[in-house]
Amino acid sequence: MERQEALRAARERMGRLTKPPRSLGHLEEVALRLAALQGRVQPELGPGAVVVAAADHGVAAEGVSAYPQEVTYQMVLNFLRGGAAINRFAEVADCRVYVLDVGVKGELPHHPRLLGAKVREGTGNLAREAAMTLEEAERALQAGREAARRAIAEGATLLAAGDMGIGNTTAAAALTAALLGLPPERVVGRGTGVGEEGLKRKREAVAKALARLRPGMAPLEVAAEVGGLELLAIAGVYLEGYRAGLPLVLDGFPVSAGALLAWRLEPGLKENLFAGHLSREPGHRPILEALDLRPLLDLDLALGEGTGAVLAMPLLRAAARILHMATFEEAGVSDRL
Ligand SMILES: Cc1cc2ncn([C@H]3O[C@H](COP(=O)(O)O)[C@@H](O)[C@H]3O)c2cc1C
Ligand SMILES: O=C(O)c1cccnc1
Repeated sequence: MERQEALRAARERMGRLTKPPRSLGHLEEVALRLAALQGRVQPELGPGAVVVAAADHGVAAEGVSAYPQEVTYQMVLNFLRGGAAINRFAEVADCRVYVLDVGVKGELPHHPRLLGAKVREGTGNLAREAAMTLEEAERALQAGREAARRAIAEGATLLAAGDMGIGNTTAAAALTAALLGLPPERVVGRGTGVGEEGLKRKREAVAKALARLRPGMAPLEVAAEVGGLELLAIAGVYLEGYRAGLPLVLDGFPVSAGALLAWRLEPGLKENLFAGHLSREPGHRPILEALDLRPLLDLDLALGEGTGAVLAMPLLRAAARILHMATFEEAGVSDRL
């Protein structure tokens, strides 16, 4: 069924379901969007997948994170062993976890769920130099696309990206500020929990990166300048998911910054996006506003890894089930007076 036709028919069915009008609130809008996306009045959602893209950041040398850089590598091992928050949440959300190395410092062991596509061992320090070359940016984007293709081939019907990279809330802030034309103060937050001094260093690092940008730069050139490699890969995951026509679930700040880039590269992609949650990071809200998205959850999360996206997957499935409810006529329930 064609999209507009499915949307019209789903709206009409929504009006006949055994519930007062609009009583399922925002979930009704989600249900209708899913119907339109799938071109069917009764949308079906099965297993999900999250591609957790990992890479290191040269800007970590500026003291912009509360944790040391090695945590990126160590957390990748934790993902592979199944001990991280994303693993625990994925278990209860019928979601597969794929880990994608696009730029982690150090050699990682072979593992069936680790997709190795290291472009370089961490970015350049965005406060002083370009994070990467345009060619490296393209390779990171491509790695994300390939990871998404694998997840879809293995049965994903709902797709999310996750992020891991110490220092990446600084890179995400620079990318968001550049793409939305916002000052550093609006988009820089505490990340893993830096203090006042750390916050100041983050703002300065972002301001220095922004000062190198020239008017008229293409979105991919901007992303190469400020990084990071996993943000490019995340953009690739969403671009490929869009190509396959899947519903795409956003996580928090770094993931949404990657999705913002994907949207700039492919404006139609907005139609497939669902905001899993609203992060505590201040830069997240302006991204969701620019994309005109309302978050499904607002739980004061500030972790990343794809956790907020995966938590929202059961809600998206529930929304799809709304259109499988009985109508007043089918159930023999009396309609509104
Ligand atoms: C143990 C641990 C697990 C994490 N999982 C995700 N992040 C999150 O925190 C990092 C970004 O914050 P910042 O810019 O302040 O470094 C990213 O790696 C992100 O995914 C973690 C951070 C830590 C410490
Ligand atoms: O919003 C997020 O996803 C987030 C916030 C802090 C650190 N890492 C990720």
